[in-house]
Amino acid sequence: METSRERLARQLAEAVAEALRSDLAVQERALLVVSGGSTPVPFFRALATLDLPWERIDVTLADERWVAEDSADSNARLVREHLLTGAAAEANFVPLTTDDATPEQGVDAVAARIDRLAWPASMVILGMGGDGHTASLFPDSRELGLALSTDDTVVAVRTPSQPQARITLSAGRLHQARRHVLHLNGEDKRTVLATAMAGDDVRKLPIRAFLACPLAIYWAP
Ligand SMILES: O=C1O[C@H](COP(=O)(O)O)[C@@H](O)[C@H](O)[C@H]1O
Repeated sequence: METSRERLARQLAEAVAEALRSDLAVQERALLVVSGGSTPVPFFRALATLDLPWERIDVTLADERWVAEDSADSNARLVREHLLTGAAAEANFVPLTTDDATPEQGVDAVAARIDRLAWPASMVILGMGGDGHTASLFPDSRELGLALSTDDTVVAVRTPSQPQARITLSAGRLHQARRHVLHLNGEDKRTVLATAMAGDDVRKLPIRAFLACPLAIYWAP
């Protein structure tokens, strides 16, 4: 039997497919920005089964750990394994890492590659951590202020609470979408989201930077 999380993932996949079809009726290419972590896996699997002109769709990530693509921590690996399968393998996936040793060294090349995509994105799908971070906008990141305010496309991020350096699309770039979704599971995250909605300090709970997008919330217990 389908679980509530699987049902939510399927409903989100259908909404994403509808948005992509709608945009592709009036433009040649469409861009989908997805998040990593554990939450999106059933969504990726559901979306991959849907009938779409995948060869006209670009997919990139909201953020990435600065690790090799074969690392278990790689969001790109997650996308390749669970979304870019079957007909969906025809999509053009644009990763957020380079062969450079650090994200600071690779940031300009990644920005150039992301800037070439079909902005505004059809949809940005955000996740959220228990600390209220979204993408790699972490409350304890020393680059949080920059990532929230810059006109740059991507930002290299160092975060004491995280083992790896990261790269993230800036809040400004993530705002450039026709539709925004927050996909999350569990009571703990619902409580964090309720706290975020009740206040306004973005530095404490960075998800607050997107609450007024408007943001469609897909939540399951
Ligand atoms: O570090 C990350 O975490 C968040 C949430 O991940 P989850 O495992 O709790 O679903 C994710 O949105 C972000 O892209 C990822 O890099």
